[in-house]
Amino acid sequence: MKITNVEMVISAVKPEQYPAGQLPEFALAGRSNVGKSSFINKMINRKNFARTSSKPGKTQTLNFYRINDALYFVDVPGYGFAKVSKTEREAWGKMIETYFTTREQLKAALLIVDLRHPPTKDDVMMYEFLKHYNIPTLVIATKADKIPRGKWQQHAKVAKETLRLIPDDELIIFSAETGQGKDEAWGALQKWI
Ligand SMILES: Nc1nc2c(ncn2[C@@H]2O[C@H](COP(=O)(O)OP(=O)(O)OP(=O)(O)O)[C@@H](O)[C@H]2O)c(=O)[nH]1
Ligand SMILES: [Mg+2]
Repeated sequence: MKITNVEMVISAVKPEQYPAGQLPEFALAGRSNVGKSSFINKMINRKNFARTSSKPGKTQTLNFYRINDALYFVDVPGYGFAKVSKTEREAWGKMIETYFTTREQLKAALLIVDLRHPPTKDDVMMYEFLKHYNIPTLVIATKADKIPRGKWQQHAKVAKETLRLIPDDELIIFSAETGQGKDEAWGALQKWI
């Protein structure tokens, strides 16, 4: 996809703030610091458009990025960040649950996992949550640049097995560093755009 226009439309915490209109939406999900915002930046060829950080917990709200007036990427705060209070975790849960379970424009979730390690318990729970609500899911196994290419397929297999990936869902090996998997990811999104 040739990117001609990207716009940060709104940081939302509740449905009244979600953007109007019927453009398809793709929401990121994944552990804090796994590379969700970096995934968006690579997909749209921008360095730090979606703000990233080496410290977890950077993204705090639902950030709607409109791409080419054709779709939205919705950046979502990560889970599994130890340094948040119970109250904050509950607020996060409500915000995520409301968005994922009620948003009609949501076409698919992009579940970002770390290719280097098997998916965590939280990753498995997130995938089960998405499947419970029948939300089509594209798994992006990122940070591929951090392990040798020869290990990619074995790690991808472990990720699929750990998540118990259903045949309808695809897993793409990705790197926000090298751009590995970017064309494949755009290809996979085409069926909803
Ligand atoms: N080597 C490498 N580093 C990556 C990759 N993707 C992300 N990173 C690094 O991982 C760190 C976290 O990236 P973010 O994109 O901010 O992660 P996030 O999932 O948005 O984090 P939160 O907003 O805190 O939930 C940053 O230091 C990135 O540079 C990748 O594919 N390869
Ligand atoms: Mg982020």
